[in-house]
Amino acid sequence: MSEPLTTRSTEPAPHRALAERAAALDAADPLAAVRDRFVLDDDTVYLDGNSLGALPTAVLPRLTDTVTRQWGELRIRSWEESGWWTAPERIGDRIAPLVGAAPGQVVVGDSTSVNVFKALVAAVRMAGPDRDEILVDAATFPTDGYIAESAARMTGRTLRAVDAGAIAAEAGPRTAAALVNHVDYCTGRLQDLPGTTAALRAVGALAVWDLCHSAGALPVALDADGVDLAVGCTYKYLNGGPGSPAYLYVRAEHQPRFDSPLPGWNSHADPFGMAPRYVAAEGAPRGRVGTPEILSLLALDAALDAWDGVTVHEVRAKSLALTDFFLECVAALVPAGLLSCVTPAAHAERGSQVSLRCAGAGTVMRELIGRGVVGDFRQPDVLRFGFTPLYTRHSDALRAARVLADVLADRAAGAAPGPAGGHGDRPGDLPEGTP
Ligand SMILES: Cc1ncc(COP(=O)(O)O)c(C=O)c1O
Ligand SMILES: Nc1c(O)cccc1C(=O)C[C@H](N)C(=O)O
Repeated sequence: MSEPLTTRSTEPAPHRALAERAAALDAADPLAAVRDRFVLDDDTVYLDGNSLGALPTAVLPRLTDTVTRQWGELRIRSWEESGWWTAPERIGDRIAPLVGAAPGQVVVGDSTSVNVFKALVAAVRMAGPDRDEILVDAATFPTDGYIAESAARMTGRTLRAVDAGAIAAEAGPRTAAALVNHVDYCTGRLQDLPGTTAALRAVGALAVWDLCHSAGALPVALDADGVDLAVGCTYKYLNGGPGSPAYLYVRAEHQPRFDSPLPGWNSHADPFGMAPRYVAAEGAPRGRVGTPEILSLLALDAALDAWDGVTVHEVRAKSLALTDFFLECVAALVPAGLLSCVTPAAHAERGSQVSLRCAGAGTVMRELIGRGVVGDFRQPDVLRFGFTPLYTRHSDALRAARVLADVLADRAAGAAPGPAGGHGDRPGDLPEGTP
């Protein structure tokens, strides 16, 4: 059962005050009703939307129609009659406002990893043969680093890992492109996208941004900030579902020179011409490769309905309020010295998660999950709590902090571990070697 969210008369004063604050903040929340657009239960505090967003209620009926009518009855006709063929660009145009892009620059398909490859190799090709180095964010999510290394080898460039905050200073006349994470997956640090992009462009290099942990959580202004290329996943803050396809942004002015390293038939100017020679399509479709993942794409399309009438600025305001409040609750309830926060305190440097370092973090997270608070664990010692403003409440933040305080108190008292689930990614796996 869920812990009561209202004040209990037996509670110590700090708990009561925080519960009253949480109730007042939730009552004043302009996004409160948006939670009803998701399938959630009040027994669980779900703080893992930065790994897999919750299921929007609009998805199941839409998928049912897609499967039973569009696929089951219309079959092959649906490529045209149900708009399947053009879904990657159409849904890209729905994501575009969330990342500050005008229509015609975002295409949806493939995984983020594959889009990182397309974007980075295309950026290096656009930069020209005289630029022999690629920069990559030193703390990058691993897949970007692996792909950057392969892209460098394939294109005959050198790969240099640099702290994301130092890329602006390190880029020079040799730099072809830099691949940077907008928000660090582990620490939740928000990088300076406008400043880094401007510095890269000033030296003639291209900026390639990974927006996985920022799109849908905070304002992104790709067009206004001069970003060259960007990629992002749709299963986190965009709630597209497990394995939902990623997106690729290619700035309009670069599209004619975008030379995809994966020129599949779907990005051909005349796909059904079946010509032996490749001629690239114009515009965003140039980023396509093979047959679109229609079921996942249309699940994502439905998921984006959750954004109707919501601005990303409201989302950002609530995200900061939630993370501030969670940090305040943790500071008030958890004895000093047990945790340290690796997420920046400054709003300008914070994404939509709070990462806390803690001894035995993997075991602590399993215990939290067993008690109904779902975050995740990241190596080597980080408890990660993601705040999704569309459905997370201040009362959830408070309950998570209370349960965290209880778990840490039980550990300090040497209490036996209670029931445990997984650690948020692979249920049942042991997240780390320590007991
Ligand atoms: C920043 C970042 N980039 C890339 C990925 C990988 O994306 P995909 O599994 O869609 O290739 C993730 C998450 O898995 C991520 O957090
Ligand atoms: N994509 C994931 C998956 O298929 C299973 C478990 C987790 C993920 C994730 O997205 C992890 C996420 N990128 C992270 O920031 O750690």
